[in-house]
Amino acid sequence: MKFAVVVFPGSNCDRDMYYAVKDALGEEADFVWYQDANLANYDAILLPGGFSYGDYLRSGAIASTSHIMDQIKTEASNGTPILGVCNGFQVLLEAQLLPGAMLRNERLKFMCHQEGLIVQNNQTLFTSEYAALETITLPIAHGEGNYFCDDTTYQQLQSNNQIVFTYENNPNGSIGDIAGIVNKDGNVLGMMPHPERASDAILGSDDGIKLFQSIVNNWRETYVAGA
Ligand SMILES: NC(=O)CC[C@H](N)C(=O)O
Repeated sequence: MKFAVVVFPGSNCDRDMYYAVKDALGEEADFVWYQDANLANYDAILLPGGFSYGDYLRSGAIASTSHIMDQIKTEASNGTPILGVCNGFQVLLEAQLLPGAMLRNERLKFMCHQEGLIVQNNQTLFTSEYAALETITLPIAHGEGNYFCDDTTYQQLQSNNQIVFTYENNPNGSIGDIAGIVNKDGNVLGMMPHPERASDAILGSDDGIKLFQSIVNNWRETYVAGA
């Protein structure tokens, strides 16, 4: 399996993403600079965390206008798995690949700590390695993680089972304690917690590696005969 780790000016979790899939899982991976857009030959696309364009205007707003997003939108419509973590999630929201928006944390402070999450949907290609309603621990590190959407959208997220992760103890004011959502087709996941920073127990938690393993398992079951 071959992952593309997209790098924007200001991304700072790209190497953690690369470590999770290349070093921890032994899969192929490339860093793809946002200007060198050729994503057609990748089996999954990862949008890492960071401070793209310095978070000017809104986190992810400027990166979402990059030309590479045209290809990412094409890949999303083709069903390619796309994972946006933290700033990557903000980019996906700003690009309208996922519904809703991110507001400043309700306490207006940057929050950086381990957070308990509940796996609300373990039926996605990103979460098949988790048990239903499993409680996991992943780090968060963000200033604009307060997920917002209107009532109609929230009801659709609930009825379509698009809410994948919720916080055990909501740190930022997100509607419905939302920590991560998928698109209706289930191939685009955005989440604020960092699974790539929990790919090895020495980091304080290895609960995140199961997310990347789920992506790999789905690819093998789909494309590798007899997998
Ligand atoms: N770790 C991150 O990706 C941070 C995202 C964004 N810069 C924020 O502070 O909300």
